[in-house]
This record gives sequence, C-alpha cells and structure tokens, in this order.
Amino acid sequence: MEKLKSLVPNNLKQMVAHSTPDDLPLTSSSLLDFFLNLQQFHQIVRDLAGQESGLCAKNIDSALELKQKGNQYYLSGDYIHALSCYTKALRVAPMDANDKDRNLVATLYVNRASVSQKRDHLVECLRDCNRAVQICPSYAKAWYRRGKVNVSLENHDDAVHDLTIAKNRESSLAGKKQIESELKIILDQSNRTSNKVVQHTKNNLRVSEESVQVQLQCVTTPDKGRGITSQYDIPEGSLVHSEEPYAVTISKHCRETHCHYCLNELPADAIPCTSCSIPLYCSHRCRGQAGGQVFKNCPMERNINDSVFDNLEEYISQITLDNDFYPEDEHIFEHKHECKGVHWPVILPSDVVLAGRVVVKSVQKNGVSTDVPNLLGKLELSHNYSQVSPESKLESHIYAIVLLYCLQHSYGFELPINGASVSQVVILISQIRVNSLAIVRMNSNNYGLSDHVSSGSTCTVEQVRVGLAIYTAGSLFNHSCLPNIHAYFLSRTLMIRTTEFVPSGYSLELSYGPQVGQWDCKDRLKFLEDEYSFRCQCSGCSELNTSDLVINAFCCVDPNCPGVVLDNSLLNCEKQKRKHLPAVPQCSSSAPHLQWAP
Ligand SMILES: C[S@@+](CC[C@H](N)C(=O)[O-])C[C@H]1O[C@@H](n2cnc3c(N)ncnc32)[C@H](O)[C@@H]1O
Repeated sequence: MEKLKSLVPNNLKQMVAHSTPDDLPLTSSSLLDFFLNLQQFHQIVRDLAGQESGLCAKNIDSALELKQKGNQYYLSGDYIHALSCYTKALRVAPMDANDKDRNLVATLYVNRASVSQKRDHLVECLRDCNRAVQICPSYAKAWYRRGKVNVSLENHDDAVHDLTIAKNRESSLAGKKQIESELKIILDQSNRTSNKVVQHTKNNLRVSEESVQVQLQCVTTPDKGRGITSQYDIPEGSLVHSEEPYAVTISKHCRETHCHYCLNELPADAIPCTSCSIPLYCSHRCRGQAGGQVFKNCPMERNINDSVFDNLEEYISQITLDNDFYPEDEHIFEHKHECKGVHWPVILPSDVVLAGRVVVKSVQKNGVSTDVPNLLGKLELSHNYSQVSPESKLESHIYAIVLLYCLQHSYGFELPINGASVSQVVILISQIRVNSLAIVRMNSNNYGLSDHVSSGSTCTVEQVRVGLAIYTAGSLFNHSCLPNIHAYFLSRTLMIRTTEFVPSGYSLELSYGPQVGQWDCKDRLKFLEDEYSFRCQCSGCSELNTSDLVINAFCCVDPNCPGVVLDNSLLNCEKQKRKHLPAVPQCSSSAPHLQWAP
C-alpha cells in the first residue's frame, strides 16, 4: 500500500485527496489509468492474488513435516504440542494427498484423535474419528480408535460395531487377534451394563428462540440523519431487535483462536478449510456455511463376503450426520472468493476484506452483465466520504482498485473495472467505516496459581473484538452518550435490548463507545469525531448533566459560593452544550465557575 501510494504523482494525489462524492468517478478512473500503466501495480496484484505465488495454498511437504514433528511430540508425551502440530498439518494438507498409501488428512485426524484421547477429551476424539472414517471408510485404525473412545463414553453398541469393522479391515493377523480379544471383553461388559446414548452437541447457529415483540420505525431526525424510534412504550430489558449480518469478517488477531464463521472460540479439534490454509472452523457445519468444499470419499474397498459392510455406508452417514451442510437456496458462500491459496485476505485490512464480501454478495445476487454493476447491493447505508482526511481518501481509492483486481484474479468473474465501479467501492469502504459493528466477546483470564487459588488469584475480564460486520437494519440505530439500548452478540447474531423504559415515539439509541459518566464530554466528542466523523448531538452532549461535571469539577474555595470550579477546557466544552446552560455565577474567585442549580 505504502509502495503504491509513493508512486502516485503529486497532482493526482492532490486531485484524489480533495475529491467529493460527485468527483469520484473521475478521480477513480484517473488513478486507475495511472496504475494500469504501472508495472509495479500489476506485480503487486499478482503477488496478492496469484494462486501460483500464494503462500496460503495447501502444501504436502509442510504437512508431512508437521505430522512428523507431531509424532515426535506424541511419543515424548508432549500432547499439547503434538495437538498443535497435527492441527497445523491439517491446515496445509491437500485433501487428496496420500502418505504411505493412506489419505494423509484421514491419518492426521486419527493421530489427533489419539492425542485427544490421551488428554481425556473424548468428544473431540470421537469427532476426529468420524472425520477420518468419512474421508476413508476402510481405515481400520480410525474404526479402532472410534471403538475405543466409544468404550470410554460407555457407548457399547457403537463400540462393538466399530471394533467389528476395525477387525475386518485390519490386515495383520496379530492386529485382528488383539481387536478380537478387546471385543470379547466389551461384549462381556455390555451384557452387564446398560447402554448410554452419547448426546452430540449440535452446532446450531439459531442461538436464540426469543422473538422480537416490538414494532420499530425508521424516522428522519433533524440532526442525526435517519434513526429508529419505538411505536409503543417498551419495558426495560425487552428484546427490540435481532439480526443476522449482511456480511462479516473475522478480526486478524482472532484468526488462530476463533471460528472464522460463527466467531466462537475454537475447540481443540478445529478443522481447516479444504482448499486453502487460512480459515479454521469449529465444525463441518460452519465450514460448509462459509463455503468449504464437499468431501470426495475414497472408494469403499468392499469384501464380497463381508456382511458388516452391507450397511457401512448408512452407518457412516448416520454417525457423521452433523458433518453435512446443505445450504439454503439463498445462501451465499462468503469465503469462496478468498480461497485457493491467494493471500490478499490476510494482507488487506479487515474493512477492505469486508467490502470484498459485500461486493461478491451483490454480484452473486445480481450478476455483472452491465457496464456499471451494482456493487453496493441494496445496502442504502450512510457514508462520511466528504469528512474523511485527504490521506484516507487516497488510501480508499488505492484499496478499492487493488480489491477489485484481487477479486477478478482470484474469483474469476469478469467484473468491469472502471471509474464507476471503483468509485462504488470507495463509497462502500466509507460506508463500512461509518456503519460496521465490531462483534465482541468477553474473555476472562485467570492468572491465579492453581495451588493458591484463594490467596493469589486474579481474574480479569476483557472485551475482545472478534469480528467486523454489517447489519443492514442494525446500522440505523444512532449513537447516544446516554443510551437507552444495549447491543450484544450471540455467535454472529446481533441482539439489541432496552436498558430502561422507553416511551412510545422516543429514539432508541446505543452507545458506539463512550458514555456520560465514563469519559468527560470533550474526550467523548473528540473520540466520536476521530472515529466516526460526526459531532455528537445526543442529549448527553447537548445538555448539562451532573456526571460530566463531577469527573473534573471542584468545589469553590470560597465557602459561601455554591458554584463548582471547572478547568478551562471543560468549561468551554460545557459552554458549547446548547440547551439549559445556566449563566456563569458571579464570584470573587478567579477560576472559571459554573452555578449548579440547587
Ligand atoms: C451507523 S449510522 C446511524 C444511522 C444514520 N443516522 C443514517 O442515516 O443512516 C452513524 C451515522 O449517524 C449519524 N449519527 C449517529 N449518532 C449521532 C449523534 N449522536 N449525533 C450526530 N450524528 C449521529 C452520524 O452521521 C453517523 O456517522
């Protein structure tokens, strides 16, 4: 980015830096023409989007090396490092690669299942065994491991079934004999104990059954653009809005710790994308929804006389039921265009990657047959292009051009790239900066020494921004430093509740960050101007309120004066509050005063 910026000649820089929304088609096409004649630009796009040079492609050599390392850690009893190596190996292993005549990915799942079993993580172990047998149904070791974990889970019917398949698939006589004796013990045991059914936890993203009961309306306000009001009185704590994101992307610092689809924390048995080495998912369902590819199973090696295999296909489909995902008609795969080993999604900033997802979504819905494609979909979001800094205008022009070329290279659609399409993406980036919501999770860290929990432990709770998302209706809620609603997230779902009683016709407003009583007024105003490019017009910033004063005010030194003393910057800020500002009282003290109403 810095490289491209430095190559733009000064006159063009000035033209872009001082552009208005109306000039955008012209400034965009001028910059585009300049880049198209520049060798370095084409090289940068090839580096970012070329599949041959992509560092995020699958790589069998790295996978084998990591598997080897994992095996060494396993043998030395270092299960944490073994697990990490197997997961890294899974990330880079091509789905169709073989290692010693066995599918490498299936082998890695079985190895990781062994680690999970050693760590007593039985459900994770079972899930990895399921993944292995789904890829490679004739894999004796996978069935054996599955049988063993089902024994631990007291799931005797499945254990007997699995070990019987393992015995039939085992090639060595000694192996067959060992499994047979284990089977005998289990059969004896299962005659004595009753079966316990393992409850598989379904990864259901419809996290809340509670439905929104109130009717809201979008209105035009005098000083904040559009906003949301209630049509009826709403009690405190009511759910007023719930919405799935239009587009979402994971934060860069959460790529290794959170599922790239649902944004929940990754389990120990995270699974990778089947085509590239970037995303990790918590389940097949999330991977399917994000746009991974469907497995191509190895052909089943069937023994004609082997009656156990008659129902094997059906058995596998039963035990891996949760693994399959059949997208609804309207479903848009949000990771597909970032796949195939290209690495621009890792390099470009999150808001630009999010813009890419919006563009692909609208192109998938509407097609790109026209000269001026509709790249903004039906978003109708506000933007702040006129207010952004000259530097930022130039950056968003460059990002828009680079993004469109990366999409064209890696996604393969014939997108007309011209002044009109670039200017739409510039506006889109500006819309995302004004309207995107950071999806957050609360993380607690225990820094206690386990032996001395009661004496020396400390627990901190911190808010982690796990993703960035666009919610079409959710972005219509305005900001107030005295909010009456609160937004939170369940998985990717935005939920909004009232924090107090809201009378009919009142605006529903949430806090984009600071609130009255937490920061003083001038810091809040500055923050909102810097981050969101607007001068806050909320009641907290336009009316005098005690919380703002007590933060930095002192009693007057004159014991007969009931006024409070403010420092100059605070006084100026309070003076700017337009309504209800009382006159500054007369007092002999020279410090700036404000009379507080009794
Ligand atoms: C997420 S949008 C909210 C919906 C927006 N009002 C609209 O018409 O689309 C954020 C923008 O709304 C406006 N806004 C929100 N809260 C505001 C406030 N307290 N004071 C002034 N403008 C506000 C600003 O223009 C801000 O950039």
